[in-house]
Amino acid sequence: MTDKPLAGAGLRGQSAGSTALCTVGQSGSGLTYRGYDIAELADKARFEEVAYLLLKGKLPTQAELDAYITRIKRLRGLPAPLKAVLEQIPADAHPMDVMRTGASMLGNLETEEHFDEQQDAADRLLAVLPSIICYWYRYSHDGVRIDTETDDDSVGGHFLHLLRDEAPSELHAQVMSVSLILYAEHEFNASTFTARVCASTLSDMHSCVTGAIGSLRGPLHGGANEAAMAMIENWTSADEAEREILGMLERKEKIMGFGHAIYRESDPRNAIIKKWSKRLAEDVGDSVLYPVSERVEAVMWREKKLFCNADFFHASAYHFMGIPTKLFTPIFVCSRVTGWCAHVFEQRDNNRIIRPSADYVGPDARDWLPIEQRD
Ligand SMILES: CC(=O)SCCNC(=O)CCNC(=O)[C@H](O)C(C)(C)COP(=O)(O)OP(=O)(O)OC[C@H]1O[C@@H](n2cnc3c(N)ncnc32)[C@H](O)[C@@H]1OP(=O)(O)O
Ligand SMILES: O=C([O-])CC(=O)C(=O)O
Repeated sequence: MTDKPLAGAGLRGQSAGSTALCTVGQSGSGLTYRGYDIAELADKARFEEVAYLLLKGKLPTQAELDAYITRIKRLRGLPAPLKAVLEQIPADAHPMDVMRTGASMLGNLETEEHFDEQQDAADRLLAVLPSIICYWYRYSHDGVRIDTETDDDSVGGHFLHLLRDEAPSELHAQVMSVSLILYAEHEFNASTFTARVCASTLSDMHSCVTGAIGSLRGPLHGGANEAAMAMIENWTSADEAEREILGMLERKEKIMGFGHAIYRESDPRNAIIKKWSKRLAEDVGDSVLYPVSERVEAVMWREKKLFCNADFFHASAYHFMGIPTKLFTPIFVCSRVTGWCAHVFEQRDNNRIIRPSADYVGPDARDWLPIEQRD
């Protein structure tokens, strides 16, 4: 990787505000949520605890966690007009567009009228986003109208249950929980910044989240997990992967799932999801995709000093769990909604409209030309 200074284009290296939610690229392993190291959270917490930490400001007691899980479970149902909208969306739509439309439609039906409803709006979104994507997916792909009110205690288990019509194995539920923890929050990334800009106009929660979904969709951000899968699934051996990657680098193509705007040496989430991807590879008896992924990682470091970000080994991990590639980025939404909403709360707590300046590079002042004199 080139040693570009962190300044200039893309607002890189410029502070755009303050946050008490997360540090990226600082102490410990390089990522903390409200002071807790990501490695410890991924190892010891369940996703619902992390959601509580982000949204309510502290780790829950057992009683608080139990009550929170019960609350989330009760909020999984879809209103009939939202189901009717989801049923209109074709099977070949991009699932991130479905998420965006789902969040937006919910805002029409359950509008956040006052900011004192913000915690309720966030809890509802956290509970219902997996229902939205799975209801659409199962209706458009399998022709079934699923009941989205499962009894699963976890958000990840609920998602897998809706997708497959059966409760997931303990291993899959655990990997989903870890994955959702890793994706939950990441300071002023593009989608969170989108949410904060929207919040700074004193807009409603659903508008902030709808905008954030649009930003997460792109392949330079959340869409990279799907793009990485689309790349590695083409290769049948580690040697083939190496040849292809070298060709892509030669042609100056971007390798999705590598590099980061803030981290310089490594993304602390990678080692964690990589470990789970390996475990899943053993579980399914894979002898291709995991070795291919490992080789790509080695070649990228050897050739470019570029490292895997959070997205790269998520691709193989999700694939080993049988999750369709096009649902990878929507899972990211189901997690990051916690970070987005927590940032909206923080923005509202100490708000000033976000309105930077621009360096003008257009023409100097000039005379108006009547329409008949223009070429
Ligand atoms: C959860 C997440 O959202 S993590 C990010 C997911 N996105 C991806 O995986 C997409 C692939 N990666 C990228 O496009 C970039 O690394 C980004 C968008 C993540 C960060 O972009 P930047 O901050 O502009 O990257 P950075 O300044 O470190 O780039 C340095 C150089 O490395 C190159 N580079 C960076 N990432 C890659 C990559 N994945 N493949 C090939 N070259 C790369 C850049 O082209 C740049 O070269 P240049 O100076 O000749 O233009
Ligand atoms: O921080 C970023 O720019 C992107 C990222 O890793 C994330 O949002 O998780």
